[in-house]
This record gives sequence, structure tokens and C-alpha cells, in this order.
Amino acid sequence: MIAVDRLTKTYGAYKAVDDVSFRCEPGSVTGFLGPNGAGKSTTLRMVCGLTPPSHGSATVNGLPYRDLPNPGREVGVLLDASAQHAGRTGFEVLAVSARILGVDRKHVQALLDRVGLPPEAARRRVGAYSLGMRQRLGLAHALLGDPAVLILDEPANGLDPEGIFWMRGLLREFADRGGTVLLSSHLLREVEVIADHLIVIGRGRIVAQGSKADLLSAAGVRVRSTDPAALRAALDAAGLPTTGAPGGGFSVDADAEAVGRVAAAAGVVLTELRPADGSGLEEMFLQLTAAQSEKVAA
Ligand SMILES: Nc1ncnc2c1ncn2[C@@H]1O[C@H](COP(=O)(O)OP(=O)(O)OP(=O)(O)O)[C@@H](O)[C@H]1O
Repeated sequence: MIAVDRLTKTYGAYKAVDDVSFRCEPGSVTGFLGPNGAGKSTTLRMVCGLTPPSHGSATVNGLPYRDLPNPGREVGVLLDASAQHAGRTGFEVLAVSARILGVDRKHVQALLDRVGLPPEAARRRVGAYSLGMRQRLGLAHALLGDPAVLILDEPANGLDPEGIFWMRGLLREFADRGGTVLLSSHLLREVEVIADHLIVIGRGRIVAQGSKADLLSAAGVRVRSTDPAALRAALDAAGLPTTGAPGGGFSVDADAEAVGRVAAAAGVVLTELRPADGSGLEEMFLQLTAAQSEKVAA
């Protein structure tokens, strides 16, 4: 169980993380989504006791990370796959950590096999690993203490499609056995497949959170017409707010019949009228990404 309560991080006048609260429950995978620079890593670093919060608090299994007696036994963390000793072999990296955690060394190769690093790969120095191999080693490192909680920052980075598929299976199984998983990504599609819950962050603030089913079944319809201006005017006049959707057309926060009646009354021809089916979340995410890119470019 992870509990984050009003976490805030300021750098000078800049709020990298602003009043962020959420819970991650056992038996579930939570996807922490946001464009580059949104505040994901800073939040995860605060949860793991690596960055002191300016305000707010975070606990893992009821305690601040730094107060956990043997944190590696309770929470597996992968924040930066490249932060491993380049001169050690994969096996040595895990063997050293096993000793610190009090884990029997005989589990090390089995774990490396489990993450797809067989003995010949485990004998190579980490400096020669691809990013995907480092992610696999990082995941093995996170799993080493047999924790009940996993916190992973962009774990799919560098993995090929087969690797991403494999990782999803591993995390799903971990959660199905009662584990708590919190993983970040800047790609909606990447976490949509695996997450039970989604938290969307933009410019340091949470802009949406809830079960994936609720967020993706966002209300409303997608509508497209031969005369978008006339349709928008008619919908506005009927008090049905529209927002532009990617690729043209509009999203309307109303049911299909209401939109169809407005269009018919205005004599506007519709070429598409269908449930939004999560496109609201995608649209919001695209807008967030565009806003963040503008900020970075400014
Ligand atoms: N030590 C720091 N000093 C000043 N600003 C920082 C510091 N760490 C992070 N920031 C800023 O805080 C914001 C959030 O950064 P963060 O790394 O948490 O974003 P992110 O969502 O993880 O992005 P990415 O997907 O690119 O990793 C960014 O604008 C970043 O420049």
C-alpha cells in the first residue's frame, strides 16, 4: 500500500509537484502518467525518500520510506536503470545487494533467469548492457528482496515489444498475487493495457485519477460533420459544450441522441457520431503534452 498525501516540491518559485495525493492498493497496478517534465520522477523520488518534500507526506506500508526497517524487503524500487555499477557483472550487482538485504545468494541466478538474463548475460559487465538489459537487471534488483510493493519509473524504456509484453505479464502476476505496483510512463497506450488505476499528472498537478475503466469510458460522443462551423454553432446554441478532438471533429459531453437531434434541427449532415470511448482521456493527455512542450520550448 502506498499513500501519498498532499506532496509538494518547490524549486525556488517553481512548483515541480503541487499538492499531489493518491493511494495505491494491494492487488493492483497503478499507472502514473504524464508528459516529460510533468513531475512523475520527482513524486516517485519523494515517495522513496530520495528527495525531501517541501510539503506533504508519503508512506509505504504505513511508514515513510526512510523509517522502513529493511526497505528493500518491503518495496522494490527502479528509478534509473543506468544507475548501476558499470564495472560489475549483472550477477555481481545482485549478489552484493542480496548480501545487504540478507537474501540467500542462491536466489540470484534464478531471479536473473526470471527477468531474461541467463548465465552468459549475467556474466557480462553492466557497462556492456543495452538499456533494455539494464531495465531487466533493474527489475531483478527491485524484486530481489521479495517485496510486496514495486515502484518503477518508466520501466518500459529501452525494452523491445517482446520485452514490454514480458514485463506486463510479470507485473500483472505480481499484482494478482496481492502486490502493489506503481509505475510511471509518458505513454498512455503503454500503461493503459496493464494498469487497473490511472493517475494523470501535468505541470506538477494531478489532472485525473481513477479506475482505468471509469477514465476510459469517459462520457460523451465524438461527432463529425460536413459543416463543422454550423454544427459547433448549433451545439453551442443548444448549451452542449464542444471540444476539438485530434484529427478533426468534436467531442461533446452529451449523449448521441441529443447531439443527433441538434444536428437534425439545424439541418447539418453528420458523417460520424459515436461514443467517445476513452478518447477524452487521450485528448486530455495530448493537450497536456502539447502544453508541456510549449513550456519547455519557452
Ligand atoms: N533538482 C531540481 N532542480 C530544479 N528543477 C528540477 C529538479 N528536479 C526536477 N526539476 C524540474 O521539475 C520538473 C519535473 O521534473 P520530473 O523529472 O519530476 O518530471 P517527469 O514527469 O519525471 O519527466 P520525464 O518523463 O521527462 O522524466 C521539471 O520541470 C524539472 O526540470
